[in-house]
Amino acid sequence: MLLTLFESHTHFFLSMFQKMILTKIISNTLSLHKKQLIEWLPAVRYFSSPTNPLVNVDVNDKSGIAVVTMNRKPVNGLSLELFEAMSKALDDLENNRIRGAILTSSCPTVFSAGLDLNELYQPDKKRFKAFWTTFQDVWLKLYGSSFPTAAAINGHAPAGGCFLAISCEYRVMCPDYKIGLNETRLGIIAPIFLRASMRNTVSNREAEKALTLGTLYSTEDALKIGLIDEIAIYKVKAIERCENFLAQFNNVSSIARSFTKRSLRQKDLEELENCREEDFNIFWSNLIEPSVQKQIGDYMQSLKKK
Ligand SMILES: CC/C=C\C/C=C\C/C=C/C/C=C/C(=O)SCCNC(=O)CCNC(=O)[C@H](O)C(C)(C)COP(=O)(O)OP(=O)(O)OC[C@H]1O[C@@H](n2cnc3c(N)ncnc32)[C@H](O)[C@@H]1OP(=O)(O)O
Repeated sequence: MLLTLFESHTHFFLSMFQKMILTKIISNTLSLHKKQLIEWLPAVRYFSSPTNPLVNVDVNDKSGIAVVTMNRKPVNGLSLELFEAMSKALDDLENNRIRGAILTSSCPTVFSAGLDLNELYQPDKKRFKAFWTTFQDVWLKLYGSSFPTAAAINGHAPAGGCFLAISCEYRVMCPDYKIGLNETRLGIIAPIFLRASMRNTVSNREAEKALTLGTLYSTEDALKIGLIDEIAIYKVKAIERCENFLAQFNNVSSIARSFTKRSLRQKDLEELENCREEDFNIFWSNLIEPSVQKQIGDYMQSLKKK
């Protein structure tokens, strides 16, 4: 109660300087460790949007909500550079204590086409290692973020695209698109962290069916199995619905919310933290199998021939 009052009344007015002073006074008074106290303090609007052409971050000064837009034409293929830009953007959001983030895309009909197949086909080991490690980083930062997250899925979201959406806490999708984890259809085994996000979203039984069959769901079917939470007619509405979801947390203590989220996701995060190198090795050895390479190469050709 005290925390909620404190947050709502000071939310718009604190400057960074005031926040430092306040931190000092309250930590002295309550004998709290500074790190504990920082968690208490409300978000402060001193955020300047990082300029990276691949990821645009737009923070609404009034609501404190950031819209994070992936911008890699034509289909937001997740390349090393896009992952690096996302990883940096997530760090900036975390450091600036925003109130929530909405992930979306600037491509008119595609949220993200998943991993850039060029990263998977005839890969160079050094680059692939950097790519895979940054992919892991992005998941750890997005799935484990201290701020609440939502995805405004304004287009197709196969494979890695679906993975990004299910790493968020809420999903609103526009009609007539496809979403799902179709990795097995490409001969690819879903990595450990992707399985965790899926199990956290739909029932274990649906996750098993969806992952083993590699099903791509229509927007309507995705809603039926709980893969998405709402349907919105177009992107602006999807963002609005995500904002409404995030606004619900205005009346909840941010420390209670973020600790609860963390404790629910901790096991999944630790599972990857404890086996990052092994996770890479498993994928690398599978990826360079000639049969897997052939399947990926043929798939790339089929996409180009369309
Ligand atoms: C055994 C273990 C081995 C390895 C482990 C590796 C990974 C495991 C774990 C990770 C999980 C994630 C995996 C992935 O994400 S793999 C990628 C899977 N993605 C897809 O299957 C989607 C493919 N794309 C499509 O279905 C359509 O493009 C889409 C519906 C998204 C959009 O259709 P639209 O008609 O609007 O556009 P297109 O004309 O199809 O495409 C335009 C352009 O973009 C190229 N393209 C499309 N997708 C990709 C992609 N993922 N990567 C790179 N390039 C892509 C497409 O070829 C066209 O190019 P061009 O003809 O040159 O214009």
